[in-house]
Amino acid sequence: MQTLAKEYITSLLPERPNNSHKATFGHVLNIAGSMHYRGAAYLSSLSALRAGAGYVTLASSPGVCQSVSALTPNIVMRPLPTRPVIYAELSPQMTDSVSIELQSIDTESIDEKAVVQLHDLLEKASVITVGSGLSIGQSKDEFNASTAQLSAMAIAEGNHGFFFALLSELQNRPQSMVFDADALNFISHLLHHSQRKPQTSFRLPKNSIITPHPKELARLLNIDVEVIQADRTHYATLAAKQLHAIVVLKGHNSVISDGEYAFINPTGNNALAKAGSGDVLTGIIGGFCAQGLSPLNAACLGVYLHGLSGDLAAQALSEYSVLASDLLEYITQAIKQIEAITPVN
Ligand SMILES: NC(=O)C1=CN([C@@H]2O[C@H](COP(=O)(O)OP(=O)(O)OC[C@H]3O[C@@H](n4cnc5c(N)ncnc54)[C@H](O)[C@@H]3O)[C@@H](O)[C@H]2O)[C@@H](O)CC1
Ligand SMILES: Nc1ncnc2c1ncn2[C@@H]1O[C@H](COP(=O)(O)OP(=O)(O)O)[C@@H](O)[C@H]1O
Repeated sequence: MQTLAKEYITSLLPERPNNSHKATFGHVLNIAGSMHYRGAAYLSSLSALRAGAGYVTLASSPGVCQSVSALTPNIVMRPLPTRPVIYAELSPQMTDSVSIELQSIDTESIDEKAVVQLHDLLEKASVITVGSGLSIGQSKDEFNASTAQLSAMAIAEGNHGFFFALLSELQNRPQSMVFDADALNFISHLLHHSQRKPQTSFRLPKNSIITPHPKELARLLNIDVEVIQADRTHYATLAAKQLHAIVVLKGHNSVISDGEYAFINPTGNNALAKAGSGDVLTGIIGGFCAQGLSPLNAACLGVYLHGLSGDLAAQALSEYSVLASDLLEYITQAIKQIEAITPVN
């Protein structure tokens, strides 16, 4: 177990050759956001650009893409088809009969067939980040409903079907991938509750990074969050071994493990305990993967800089007042501070 030192972190910063163009610094495909979590798509996409990626495409529902493009011109949009939900409403008619009224509503759940429309982007992306705010709802597995209960079912299913199709599509791809938030909850469901697939055959793509907070890791390992918190290094390492991925166990002194080594992050403070700061971390790590860092190096550099951004933001704004969106500005300051340090050889 080793604490990340700033001289080591400096040595990880990707080079920025003058003879370069946007493709030199990589393309992040960010699959994120849903009806209620538009901010997560904004934060994760913009932070990848702030970390130095040359190009970010956000793939999400048309509503999310529209909201994010209204806030920033910097992100390229790939709106995906949604699945209109037909639901049945029971209405008593006359005295002794019941009629079923069919209604269609748009919950902005992405159609599972949308994966086909992502093929070109999946081919050309340098890194794929998945899950920030991509609400999963519940799985159809959990329901045993009659036709009359379809209403609740259809809405609750969220992006489950899309996730399932996406994960199969990602399985054999060589790029680095970052799985966060609801992508992790979906994987936990597949591992421990789903009837769709036996848990033994499940494997993450080979260059995966997962960024669980303790509760998400508890869901992934199917153990209590208190158990994880009592020995964070052990459980981050165990998860990395079991899932064959780089694990970032978030929280005060985040732990990064590849299953063999574990690194402890010294930066960050309670200002980061605010909704959306994890989405910023996903984007930063994705941005460094796009610039060619290995998943382990991108995770170490990303976690350190994310924490340092929080420290610099708290100095300026107080630990109380920092917003996740403020971090976007302080990523810049954090990079400048790290650049000024002489790296270890
Ligand atoms: N502006 C936005 O659009 C935001 C979207 N977000 C997205 O919202 C989705 C759901 O996030 P939620 O925050 O609702 O759900 P979470 O699964 O993150 O949290 C649910 C509950 O888990 C527990 N928990 C969380 N972190 C913990 C920790 N470190 N230790 C112990 N227990 C912990 C808490 O009881 C919490 O209420 C994610 O996809 C996420 O990306 C959030 O990032 C918040 C901001
Ligand atoms: N008290 C704290 N000290 C240091 N870092 C923290 C603290 N609380 C949260 N963080 C960091 O903030 C981020 C929170 O991520 P997460 O729990 O996924 O939030 P969200 O889902 O709202 O974006 C993580 O990177 C975590 O390490």
